[in-house]
Amino acid sequence: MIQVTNLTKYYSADKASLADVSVTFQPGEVTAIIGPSGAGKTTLLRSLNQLIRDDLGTILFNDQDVRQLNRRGLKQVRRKIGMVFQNYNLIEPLTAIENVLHGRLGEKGTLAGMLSLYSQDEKDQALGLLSEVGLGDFCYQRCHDLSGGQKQRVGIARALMQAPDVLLCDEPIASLDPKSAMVVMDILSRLARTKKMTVIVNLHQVDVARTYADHIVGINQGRVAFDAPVSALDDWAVTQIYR
Ligand SMILES: Nc1ncnc2c1ncn2[C@@H]1O[C@H](COP(=O)(O)OP(=O)(O)OP(=O)(O)O)[C@@H](O)[C@H]1O
Repeated sequence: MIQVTNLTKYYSADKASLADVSVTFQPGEVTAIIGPSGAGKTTLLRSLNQLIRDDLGTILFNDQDVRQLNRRGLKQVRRKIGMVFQNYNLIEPLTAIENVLHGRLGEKGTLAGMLSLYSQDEKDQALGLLSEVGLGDFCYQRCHDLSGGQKQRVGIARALMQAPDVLLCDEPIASLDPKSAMVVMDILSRLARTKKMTVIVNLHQVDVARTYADHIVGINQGRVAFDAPVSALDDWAVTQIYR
């Protein structure tokens, strides 16, 4: 669970990009963060693992306020919070399995990391994760030869390699065709249900949020405009979020 209280972020003194945001993200659920462009969705998502810092408020994760952690504490917390990016952030000339193994880099010593030394167990785990996201036949394919949807699934497998409790997904389907987007959202929803992960997804498509999310957080001009189970997201609520 991640419990955010009064999170406020100023990029410039005259405008809060997040203003007093209080919201709780539960394990076993997909939470979709929706709202107009510039509302503060990415700022909220990236504050959770402190990729965006200098904010105010508290972000409780495993009974610790991640905002108060020193470098070492933050590194440990980030191992438990995986990220999935809109543009995949893969090393395209490398194979799918090499990219997935990179998810382990944070746990390695500098030398083992530099030499990309991985144990047989780690390789088996990476192969298992690629099968889990439906890419069992593509493990040794270079990523620049994969489709967008396949690349995003490699990105998810890489995030899973660090055995996270939380997955932060920053517009994971924005670059995908509708069919690939559904495959990716199905995987994210399955991970929340079967692994009891806390899955948080920034989305632009309300219909996708309605189909796949359990919980919706609507942000408008840095403020929470909606925070409820998906069943409460009626047309009026959508109008309020996007007004
Ligand atoms: N590095 C930055 N420096 C200054 N202002 C920023 C910075 N990043 C974001 N902002 C501003 O903060 C506000 C929230 O931006 P953010 O990217 O979080 O919105 P968003 O809802 O994710 O938008 P989008 O849906 O377009 O990605 C916007 O007004 C944006 O211009």
